[in-house]
Amino acid sequence: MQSTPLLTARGLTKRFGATKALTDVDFDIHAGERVAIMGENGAGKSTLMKLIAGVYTPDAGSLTLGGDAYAPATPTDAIRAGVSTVYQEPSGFSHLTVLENLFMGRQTTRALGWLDKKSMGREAGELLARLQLPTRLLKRRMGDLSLADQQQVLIARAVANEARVLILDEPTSILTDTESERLFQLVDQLSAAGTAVCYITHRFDELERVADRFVVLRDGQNSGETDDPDREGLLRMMGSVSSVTVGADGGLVAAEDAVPSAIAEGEGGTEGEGGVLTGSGVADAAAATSAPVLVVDALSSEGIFRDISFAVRPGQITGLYGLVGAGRSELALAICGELPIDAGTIAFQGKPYRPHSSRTALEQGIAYLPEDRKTQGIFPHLSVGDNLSAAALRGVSRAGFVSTAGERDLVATWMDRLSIKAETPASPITSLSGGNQQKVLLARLMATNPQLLILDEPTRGIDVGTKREIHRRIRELAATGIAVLLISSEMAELLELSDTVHVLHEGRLTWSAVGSEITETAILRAATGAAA
Ligand SMILES: Nc1ncnc2c1ncn2[C@@H]1O[C@H](COP(=O)(O)OP(=O)(O)OP(=O)(O)O)[C@@H](O)[C@H]1O
Repeated sequence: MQSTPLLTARGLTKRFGATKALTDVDFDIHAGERVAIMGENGAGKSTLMKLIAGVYTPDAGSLTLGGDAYAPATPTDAIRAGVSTVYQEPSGFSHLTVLENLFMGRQTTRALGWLDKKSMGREAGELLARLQLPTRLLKRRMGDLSLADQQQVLIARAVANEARVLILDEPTSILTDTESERLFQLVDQLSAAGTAVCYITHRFDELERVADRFVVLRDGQNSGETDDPDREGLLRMMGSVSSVTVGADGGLVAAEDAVPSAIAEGEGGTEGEGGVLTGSGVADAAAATSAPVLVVDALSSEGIFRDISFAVRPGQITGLYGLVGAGRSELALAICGELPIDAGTIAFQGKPYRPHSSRTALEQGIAYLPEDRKTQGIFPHLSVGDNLSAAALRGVSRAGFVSTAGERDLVATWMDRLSIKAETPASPITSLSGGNQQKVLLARLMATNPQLLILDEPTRGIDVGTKREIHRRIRELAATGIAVLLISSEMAELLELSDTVHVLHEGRLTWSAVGSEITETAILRAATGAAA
């Protein structure tokens, strides 16, 4: 590695009110280097990256880029200097086309102030082809694309902006393994061409693939760095060893119980060959044959999915898998009334059910965690406590009056259970780190005691320690008789938790399996259309 770093940070400090988000942090990255930024939820990873990306200005400390002082006052300054960021929640211009998004910011920097449509189209087409993205995306409105597609367009935009430093904030958390591999190849391509890639991740399974060096933050400070992706060492630096440890097969397991509790307690989970682990109780014949909570029959939504039929039973975790664009999130949206249904029927608890909105679905007992928490999930103007208790208030109120003591208990219990890191329950939800906001949303839904819990990427953005805890809670809820519909891009999570798995391919349900028939190979074959 060459001796002069492309970007340096020295003594960066950033406070938000009383919260010390970062204290005296140093960071270097060289041209062509790939560095993973690691740490528990709230450790300061995003704050560090946002200082580099011009979103925040430091209270103390300084940056250099290419040997010169670098002090971006805005994200546009950073982009112009060659620092581009793709955030966890893609943030393009949703009302504009992909083509317009790709050229955003560049039009104004060109001498003539505009680019002709034809050359824009040609250039954008070449760019997408190079990144193996379909050029038909160009004319589509950004807001109509899935989050994963939006994210790839934003990476393409960074490439178009000739980024010298590319910051990727958990880019694979909404991608399946196949799509992640495409992204990794793209990252390899960019770093080989000299781009420095800062990569925030919670996923230990991709560390070797994405980074040459690992920089760990803990409580807003440098906690260490290494070029050895040794899991135990990294967990120790992160301060996560009390909650997670490395199992005999190299995978991560909960520290206090290497065997998941549902299995240890004989609730029916089995660990099979090839890492197949089913969770909540497939061997529980009663649960497997009891009347379904939800029956989806020949459901279609024009141009998105067609003729989908399946059932979700109480006490069971039903997994849904599919590649980006297969229709898995859209199916969940349709069940909650957030996407129009053109044909087919839904029955809920044995009765015909016509969904209107996720709010009315919740009143009827269907709790839904959306994939896109920023636009569909949190109430940005409310506190952590109010966000958490918003849906469950009926459970802690008497004759219509909210019991504040009950609410306080509920909030305290769930903040503790999911290790939600917030100054106080009265702190604004927007002051929490991304992972902690996700935990609040999950806690809100889990606290409602629904009949059916629909979870779209429940552990997205959540650190390894809390992830185990969330898996345990999902299993526990299923064990109490709640039906769970789980959408996950993470194969290990899907295999670990699901009693039944359905796979969607291009809007069709192409494959279903139960218990030991659920294998990674079979799921991937079905998801790529090989088993259709
Ligand atoms: N805008 C803000 N206002 C107040 N506090 C903030 C703000 N942004 C971050 N913080 C606080 O700063 C600390 C670091 O947050 P940051 O988002 O950098 O963590 P992170 O490591 O990126 O976490 P995650 O893995 O959950 O994304 C947290 O305690 C968070 O609550």
